Amino acid sequence: MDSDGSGFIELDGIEKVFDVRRKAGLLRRERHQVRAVDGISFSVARGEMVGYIGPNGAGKSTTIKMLTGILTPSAGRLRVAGIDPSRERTRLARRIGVVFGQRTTLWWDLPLIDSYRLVHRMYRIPDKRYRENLERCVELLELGELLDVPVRQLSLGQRMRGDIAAALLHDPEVLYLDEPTIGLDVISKARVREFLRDLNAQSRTTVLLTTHDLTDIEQLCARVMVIDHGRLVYDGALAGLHEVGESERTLVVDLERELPPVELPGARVVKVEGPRQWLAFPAAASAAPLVARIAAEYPLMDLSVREPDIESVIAKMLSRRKVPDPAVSEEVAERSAL
Ligand SMILES: Nc1ncnc2c1ncn2[C@@H]1O[C@H](COP(=O)(O)OP(=O)(O)OP(=O)(O)O)[C@@H](O)[C@H]1O
Repeated sequence: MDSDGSGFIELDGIEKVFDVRRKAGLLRRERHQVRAVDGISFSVARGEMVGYIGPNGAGKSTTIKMLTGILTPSAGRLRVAGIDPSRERTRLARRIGVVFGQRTTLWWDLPLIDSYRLVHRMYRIPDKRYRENLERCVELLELGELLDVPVRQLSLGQRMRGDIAAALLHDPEVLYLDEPTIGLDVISKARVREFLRDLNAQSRTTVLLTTHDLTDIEQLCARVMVIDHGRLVYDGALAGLHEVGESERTLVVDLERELPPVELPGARVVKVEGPRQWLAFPAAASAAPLVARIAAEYPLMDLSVREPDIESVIAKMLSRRKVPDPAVSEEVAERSAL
């Protein structure tokens, strides 16, 4: 809860309807409405780090655009840090930061440092604060050698780190991240996640994260909200999402030689190829006991754990929700009522 007792980000019955014109013949166009967000209510406390996920076209970007004030809701009440975003967009801009993985907010032809100087002036950041924040970002995001490089010459991972720094120079209290690890290699992803984790822990920055990468959620967000067809269909822990969807992780086991399918309680062999076997087990369960038993009972060479992808977890959850799950509905209702 925020100092006034409400959430830091508050949505109450938010809707967004787009009027679109569609071709209906050679010259005729029909008016048609798209209900992109259909009555969403949730509350995020200051300092929370929340995953906001859903299938393509679910309404995630539309929600984020309303939270930043770019779009005005068609109905409902929305507050970020006590501010109505669409009415006071400029005032809110000083308190939020936005990073889009697919686009850059940096000036393409300028050296990285020049973008930061422009941000310094645009946001009228006091000089001392700007210098301190820049120094901290340069150190933690390892940008030192990149400051004089034109943005167009940066790799995707370097540019992403550059973008994150640009979004943080004015000390935002809320950070919206849209696919911050998309297209990055394993090391760059790990670096970005570590930075975000530290930022959230140390500065209590509230983070809303949209991603298609389940590992982002797993490593960063204690809470995840799932949106589908403009409605909030799940709000809770990632483990709960796995349970609702009965999703599975896969243990890929390399044995010393070809053997009959491994027999272990809590796991089932789904594929065998020579000495390699694939064992599925509930995603909400720990892999540790399985790993220990395989290592003790089988001639083991190597193993790895594969996470299910976010789309399949959501798809499974949605297919199981055709008959509404009272536990989920209750949880969503409880969260919304907070
Ligand atoms: N400006 C607009 N005019 C008309 N329809 C729109 C507009 N913006 C979004 N939509 C529609 O609203 C729905 C939700 O779109 P939105 O971009 O919010 O989804 P998303 O969850 O962010 O999807 P993705 O994961 O693909 O980015 C879609 O049907 C989309 O076509």
